[in-house]
Amino acid sequence: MSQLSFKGHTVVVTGAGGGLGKAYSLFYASRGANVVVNDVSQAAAQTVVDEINQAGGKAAVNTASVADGAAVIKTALDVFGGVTILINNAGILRDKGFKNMTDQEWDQVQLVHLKGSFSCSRAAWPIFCKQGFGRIVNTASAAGLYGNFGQANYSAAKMGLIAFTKTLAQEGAKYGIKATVIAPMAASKMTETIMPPEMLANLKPEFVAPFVAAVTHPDGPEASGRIFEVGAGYIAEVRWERSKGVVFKTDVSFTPSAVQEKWSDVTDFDEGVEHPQGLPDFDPQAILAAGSNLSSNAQASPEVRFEGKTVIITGAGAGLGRAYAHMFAKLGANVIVNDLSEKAANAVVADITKAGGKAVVAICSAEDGEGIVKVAMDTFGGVHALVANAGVVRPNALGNMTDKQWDEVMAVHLRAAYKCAKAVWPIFQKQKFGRIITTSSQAGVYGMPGLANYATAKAAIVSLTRTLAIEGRKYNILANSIVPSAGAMVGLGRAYSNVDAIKEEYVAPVVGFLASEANVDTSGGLFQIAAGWVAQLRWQRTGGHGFPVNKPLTPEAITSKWKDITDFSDGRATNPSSTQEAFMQIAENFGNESEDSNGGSSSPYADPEDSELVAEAKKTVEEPTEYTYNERDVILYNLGIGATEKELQWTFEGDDDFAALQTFGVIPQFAASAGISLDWLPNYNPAKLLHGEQYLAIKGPIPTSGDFINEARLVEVLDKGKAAAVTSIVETKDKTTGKVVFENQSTVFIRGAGGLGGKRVGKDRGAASAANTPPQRKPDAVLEEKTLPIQAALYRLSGDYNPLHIQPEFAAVGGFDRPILHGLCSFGISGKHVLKTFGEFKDIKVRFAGVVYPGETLVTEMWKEGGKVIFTTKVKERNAVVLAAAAATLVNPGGAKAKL
Ligand SMILES: CCCCCCC[C@@H](O)CC(=O)SCCNC(=O)CCNC(=O)[C@H](O)C(C)(C)COP(=O)(O)OP(=O)(O)OC[C@H]1O[C@@H](n2cnc3c(N)ncnc32)[C@H](O)[C@@H]1OP(=O)(O)O
Repeated sequence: MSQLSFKGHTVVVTGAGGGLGKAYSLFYASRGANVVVNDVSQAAAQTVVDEINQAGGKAAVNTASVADGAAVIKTALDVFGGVTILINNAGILRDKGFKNMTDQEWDQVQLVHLKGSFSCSRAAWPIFCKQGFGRIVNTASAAGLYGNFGQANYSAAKMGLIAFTKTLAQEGAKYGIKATVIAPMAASKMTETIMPPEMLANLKPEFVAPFVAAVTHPDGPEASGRIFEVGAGYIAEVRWERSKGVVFKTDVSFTPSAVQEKWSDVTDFDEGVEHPQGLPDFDPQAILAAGSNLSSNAQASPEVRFEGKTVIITGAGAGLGRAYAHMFAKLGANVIVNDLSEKAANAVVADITKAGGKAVVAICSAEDGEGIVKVAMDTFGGVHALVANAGVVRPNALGNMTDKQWDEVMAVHLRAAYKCAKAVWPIFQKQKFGRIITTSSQAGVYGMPGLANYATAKAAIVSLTRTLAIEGRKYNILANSIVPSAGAMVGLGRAYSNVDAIKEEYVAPVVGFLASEANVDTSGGLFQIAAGWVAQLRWQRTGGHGFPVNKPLTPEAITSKWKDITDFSDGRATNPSSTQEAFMQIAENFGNESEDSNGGSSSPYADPEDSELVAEAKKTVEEPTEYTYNERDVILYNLGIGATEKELQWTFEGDDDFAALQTFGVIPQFAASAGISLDWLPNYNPAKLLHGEQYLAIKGPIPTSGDFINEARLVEVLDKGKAAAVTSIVETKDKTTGKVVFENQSTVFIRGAGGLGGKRVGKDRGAASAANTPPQRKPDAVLEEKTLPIQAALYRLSGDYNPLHIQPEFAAVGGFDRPILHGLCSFGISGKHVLKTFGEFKDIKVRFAGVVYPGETLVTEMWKEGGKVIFTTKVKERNAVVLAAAAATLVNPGGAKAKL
């Protein structure tokens, strides 16, 4: 594929003063984007902007806090007049064991990662909607996916961003907005404190930036709403995997003991798995019906009971919380009924007491973890289980969501779960026993339009819980999250036709088991529960692709390996369950120097004289690409090289002799040849690239429409001192017959990219590299043709959209005072002159010796030498040679008009 350009795009990168953000900024700028470099450090941001400006790019500093997204986006609008891409990258670490984590450390991390990503996205959103295009990349982390010791705050925030992204992807789909979330592993200020230097050396941010570029480009691979792990040249996609689970009969025998009895089946992923993508993801009616056909549930023995145990339930005045309270009390527990509503909580306690149970209210916000625990300690002298259930819903479309709506939902769901867990933690640690159950949601798993705040909080809770499970294990503190479906859950029941099937009572027994002593080792799990059905969710990761670490990674290489990156069905997928496990596969790519980006290890054009860099680059085998064309494309090409309305055989599809001019043979392969990445060249600048030489062999008749396949490879890279000359070969085959129709060899001359080492003079490639010298006599024939000022604008429509030929600013960067004509256009015009004079040829080769400006007159001087026509093309107005060392081999040397 051709190189992805970001010309005309404005990219806002937060936290761009160093690490990943800096790498993103530099990369986007190198591909033509305007970049807003946001960082709270003015000095760091300015350094990045200076670096971009010095390289000829465009960038502006912004030092606003990401929590004030409007101020961040404003710079893009003020300086560049818009924004098309937002990379939410800013982040901080406040690592601490959960026991010692301060509220400030918790809040600061949530503010920067969650509120920051929300605020910046919301500010960009209306602009994206209006223009019908927008890309957002949010930054999660392996710690977010799997939880991580000492990072309860960070893990929670990072996991929150996964559901946030999924929500944006769903809300944005109808506006052309796409959102992707990455879990990058890269050396940065954040990681340098936690990883040894030799490890960091493998984790260059430059291995992440091309991925972000690929998925944000309008022509990039489809990645919206999807999760990717990216680091050290390794890239893989991650998705949810769900066990088949167990269906229980929802009668009185559906108890925590019944759940215990079947628990090993719930967590069994060997009996078939599913990969739910979104709502509705199950049929409650069918589950209920299946359960009703079962005989009563078998009970584990001894029965799961809670005598002497105190259970805190937040938000227990109604719905799920109330159902839990009743169940726990019935099974002998002391219950703390927390709710903001005194009336509701009192009613629950009254009912429990009336039934002979023990319960007491704790009327306060669920955020007052200490207050709730105090009630438990004062009343019952202890606490053994926490069910964090309190929640509110504040729905709104992202663009309209207020800070208040965001903050309230974060506070009641996420901060409250943190605060309650924090309050019970020292007690649990001391008594070496504790059970924590937190409440996630399908919104947290899939994201949910109109509920960005809720989905984010519900996902964040999962990873907070996973980290608690990791840190708590040695104290026998087990922590799990549930994804309950219950009718009373505002806003969620609507996804299902019959809310009666998803009663709160059908969730409670699972919570009971998880909170009990009978649960001896289930921790860090995520369980989906509805209508008497319980299943476990875990991550599944593709085998992914490991790119070589000894050469720069490009978006084009990533796109070419998209299938490997995203294929869950090729037998290589795994189920990492911890940050360490996830990291191991990434670490396996450390030192991957032998494999090329396509898995091959040798090139048919390998040359012992090649420098290491070139040898490595040559190993790349580009994916075959297709080219389909029709008569219209043929006419457009013929017009592009000067065919006229009088030459009907070239411009009217109804003409009996309608045909493509022979040099059309360079068109089907153009994208394949121009798409070979040159990013690995030192000092590569696309604006400094000129077409140097072209060889075309025509090996079969040229149809006026067709389906072709191109296979492209790098042949030769020469160090010309100040410049590099890079030659590629492309074989173009007829898709149906598999026969080679064209062979092209193209040399590009990249000024300023020399000094890369290796050879200066290339190998003899026969006619493709021949330095054809005209004989010392007057030409046998001369044809003259004035190009049109519009020539380049017309020719580009055949597929070479290089701005060098149309955009004055780009041409200026290339060193020209106005756009120049495509080399292949002059090539086509001279080829036409040869054809008109001597008939068809089977091959043609030229060197582009000087530039042509659209509107200039081309004079082709031709000498017939045996079966060859040697020719030189000059610009009449400047008497400058523009095509030199040129020749065509005639099909029929004896006479004109020969046919292949
Ligand atoms: C199908 C796939 C297509 C790929 C994408 C193409 C994208 C297109 O959109 C791009 C274009 O169409 S650009 C327009 C067409 N090209 C031009 O106009 C270039 C014209 N040529 C020049 O300006 C100079 O010859 C110039 C600048 C090329 C060289 O000039 P100098 O630097 O003065 O070179 P010089 O000192 O004479 O020689 C240095 C060494 O380089 C070799 N060399 C010279 N011209 C070459 C050329 N055109 N191609 C390849 N090699 C070339 C010389 O042999 C010399 O080598 P050495 O020192 O080893 O002997």
